[in-house]
Amino acid sequence: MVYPALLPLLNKPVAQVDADLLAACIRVGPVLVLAEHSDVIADLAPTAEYYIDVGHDASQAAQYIAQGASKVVVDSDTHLPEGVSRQSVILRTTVDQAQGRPTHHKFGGLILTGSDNIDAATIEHLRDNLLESPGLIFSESGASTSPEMPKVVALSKLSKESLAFAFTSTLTSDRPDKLFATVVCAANGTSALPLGLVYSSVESVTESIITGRGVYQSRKHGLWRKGETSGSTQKVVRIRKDCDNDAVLFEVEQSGTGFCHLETEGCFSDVTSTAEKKGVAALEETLKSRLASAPEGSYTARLFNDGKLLQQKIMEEAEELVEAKDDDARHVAFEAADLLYFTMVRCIKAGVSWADVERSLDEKAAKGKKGERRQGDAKQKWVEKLADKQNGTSEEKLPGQAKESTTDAPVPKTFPTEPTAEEADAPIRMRTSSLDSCTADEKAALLKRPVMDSSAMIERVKPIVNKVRDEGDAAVRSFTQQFDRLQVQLESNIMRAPFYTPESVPEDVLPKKVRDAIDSAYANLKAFHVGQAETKPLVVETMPGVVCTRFARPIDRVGIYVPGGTAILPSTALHLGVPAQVAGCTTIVLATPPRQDGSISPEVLYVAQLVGVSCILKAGGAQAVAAMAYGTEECPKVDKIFGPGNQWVTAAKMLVQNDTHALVGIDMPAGPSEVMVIADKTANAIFVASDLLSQAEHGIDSQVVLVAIDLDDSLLEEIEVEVDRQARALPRVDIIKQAIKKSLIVKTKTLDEAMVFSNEYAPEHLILHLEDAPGAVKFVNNAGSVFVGAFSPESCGDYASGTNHTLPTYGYARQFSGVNTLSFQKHITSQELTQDGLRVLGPIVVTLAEREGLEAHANAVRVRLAELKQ
Ligand SMILES: NC(=O)c1ccc[n+]([C@@H]2O[C@H](COP(=O)([O-])OP(=O)(O)OC[C@H]3O[C@@H](n4cnc5c(N)ncnc54)[C@H](O)[C@@H]3O)[C@@H](O)[C@H]2O)c1
Ligand SMILES: N[C@H](CO)Cc1c[nH]c[nH+]1
Ligand SMILES: [Zn+2]
Repeated sequence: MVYPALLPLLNKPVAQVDADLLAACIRVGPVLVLAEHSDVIADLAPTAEYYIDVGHDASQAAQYIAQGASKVVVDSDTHLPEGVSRQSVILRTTVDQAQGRPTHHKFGGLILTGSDNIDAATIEHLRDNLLESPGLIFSESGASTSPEMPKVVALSKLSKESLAFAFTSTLTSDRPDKLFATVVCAANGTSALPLGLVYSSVESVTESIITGRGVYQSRKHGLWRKGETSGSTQKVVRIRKDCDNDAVLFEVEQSGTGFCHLETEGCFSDVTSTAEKKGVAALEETLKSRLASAPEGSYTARLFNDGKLLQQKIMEEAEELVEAKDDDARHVAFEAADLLYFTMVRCIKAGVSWADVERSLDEKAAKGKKGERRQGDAKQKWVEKLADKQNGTSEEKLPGQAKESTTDAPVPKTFPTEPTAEEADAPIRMRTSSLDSCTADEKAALLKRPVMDSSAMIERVKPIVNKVRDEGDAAVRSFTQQFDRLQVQLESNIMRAPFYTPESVPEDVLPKKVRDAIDSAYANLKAFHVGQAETKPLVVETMPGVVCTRFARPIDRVGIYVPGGTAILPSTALHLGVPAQVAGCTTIVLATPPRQDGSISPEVLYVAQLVGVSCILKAGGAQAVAAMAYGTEECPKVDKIFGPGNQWVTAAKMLVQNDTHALVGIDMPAGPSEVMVIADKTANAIFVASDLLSQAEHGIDSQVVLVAIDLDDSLLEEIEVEVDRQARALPRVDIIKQAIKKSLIVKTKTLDEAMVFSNEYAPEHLILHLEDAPGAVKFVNNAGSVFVGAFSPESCGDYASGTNHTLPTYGYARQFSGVNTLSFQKHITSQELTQDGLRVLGPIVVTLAEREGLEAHANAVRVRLAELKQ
């Protein structure tokens, strides 16, 4: 075992301490600080190792350990400190007392007092029986003459020279030149590798201890004071001996061009050059150079300059790491890397190196080993925050809630940055998985959507819905004010037709080109939805004289929700308004969040006019859904609510649907947009990428999936490069980055496999980029809408081809259809029996009613049959 040669004792008030001497002591090992002078601790370097001598009063011991003392010295007649492990206690005792102690209580060290002359066998005995390993036995001055035992020596009795002598006198060398191999490491460096290997002599080590500067022994040129000629000096943080005292380790803070004579950081720089560095070391190097001088447009530079953005990103990434699912290891790594990047930026900005972070980690680990770390429970604030989040009661605003008063879809300002690692130009990439190497659990994870727990969301919207139900228009108005950040007071929540006249909406606000496009889309949608309408009743004579009929009737009053949070979607007004109009609904309420000036976009007004909307409810979110479900003084109650929306809208629809007082139906729980593209090797990479991005731009919760059938690496790479290239050119790139982060590439071997996966996923939109796309349609069982072949982009369906774009998401395409004309109607059946019909069917009904014990049912037939017999 290697002992420090002595343990310097700081037993003087700080003012009387020779600061240089104390620094030298700390360079070579721990110092012992009397508790009454513990104020010195605050001035010690963070790297300093020290013990605190608490003597008879162990009450503060745990606190000293928590503050960073590595051990406490306690007198043997004192109660052992609570909350401190034995490993961290050094017992001050006489040899006799020590020998009388129970041997199952071991300590981290002993200080033997008294004047006993202690022999080697006694030391061995005490070490075996009373010390944890590794544990030290010190002698208080005079207690031992054993050269092996380090002595406690008052600092006032020490000089730097005597300290250096104590340290070097135990060094040995079996080399003819009596030098010691010396490993030099950077205390603040970027590489885990040493800076170099050199030699030391007793003289050079002595000088280093005394001066605190790196001094070594050159085998050719004698004493080598590092930096004397080059200027690249070293500050020595720590000097230690190896396990058998014949080699030395220097931890230094290197200045200037580096340690190596070739002016590189270290002598192993070929292996540690930035180009070769990976992971944290490479990141630290890059960030340091960005701090020094960043290229134009550097995202890191933006972070250095915008403290708020950096704070937001750290919190955002921490949350995303928390939310990453345990069963998705790659996602966890992905989020951890993001958090690490922003953490590093935070450190470098504050002048903290990764080595400082590691040092702090080590200190914590040392405490952890000794059982002195805090319990680790989270602060109450975070306990509550997480509980709120899980219960869905947090007050957080959803991203992108703010909306400008403009017809251009505004890019939300609340999630302005890139998804992944270090720079804004980090590739915008989806995660890739191979279906044939996936476990069942991994495959199940691929099928999941990045969505929030709906029951939590329902709890969250309840207070909004209930307030609107109870307080009506006033509540609607105040929620609109709050959530849509209106800059004006709304006089009324409702607008009535006419919504559009050439006078009310001038040409420069809604150009003819846009109106013509809306007109064309309207015509196509109308044609397709008229085609779906049932014009004739269904009539079937099931038995002679028994005629059954089914006929459709419009749902009288309908509400159509047109989202308006991150983008204003007049197309949705069209896609919901047309079938409502074709179905013949008499009251159509269109709800949409107003712009900040309280107005409704001219495109939506134009569509509302075209499809015959009765009134526009200027409200969005849960409050709009509640107003339509229950009705308010201004807003008519409706019988069914249609339309997509964010999680607030979807949850509110689910809630009101289950309230029998509302007596309202909903179309489906339509949520964040999604698309699956199935591509084979005939696919055009540019087309595929553009289709994926067209849905990724909808919202940060959107998910896009590419199923790649046996694509060679080069085509797959081409698609990925295209996604990245095209995304960067798009105005909503920040949203896309978030969505792409949650998106997937799934590799399959065959079309069969791809179709099975697609049917299990049940995408809202399915685009087939296949050699025989029409031939694959017969394999589609679950999907909202299918886009067949390279020239059928989903955008056509989203806007103007004629099919409806309000489609089931989340996998609900397994059981729901997209919105269609029949969604706005209900079916009524009827039957008409002739006398002959009843003669045949009547006895059958009587028999079945009797079997069910429902005599009144049987009677209703019997009385008629009796009449017919007369
Ligand atoms: N499946 C489809 O057919 C389809 C079609 C178009 C759009 N979409 C989806 O619809 C969604 C539209 O979402 P959006 O946000 O842009 O518009 P939105 O109109 O659905 O939601 C905006 C409203 O949400 C409410 N809200 C927002 N934050 C809130 C908070 N913190 N507390 C209470 N209420 C809050 C506000 O009332 C606001 O008016 C997107 O996810 C998009 O992908 C789906
Ligand atoms: N793709 C959306 C449905 O998921 C609809 C839409 C509206 N505007 C553009 N796209
Ligand atoms: Zn779309």
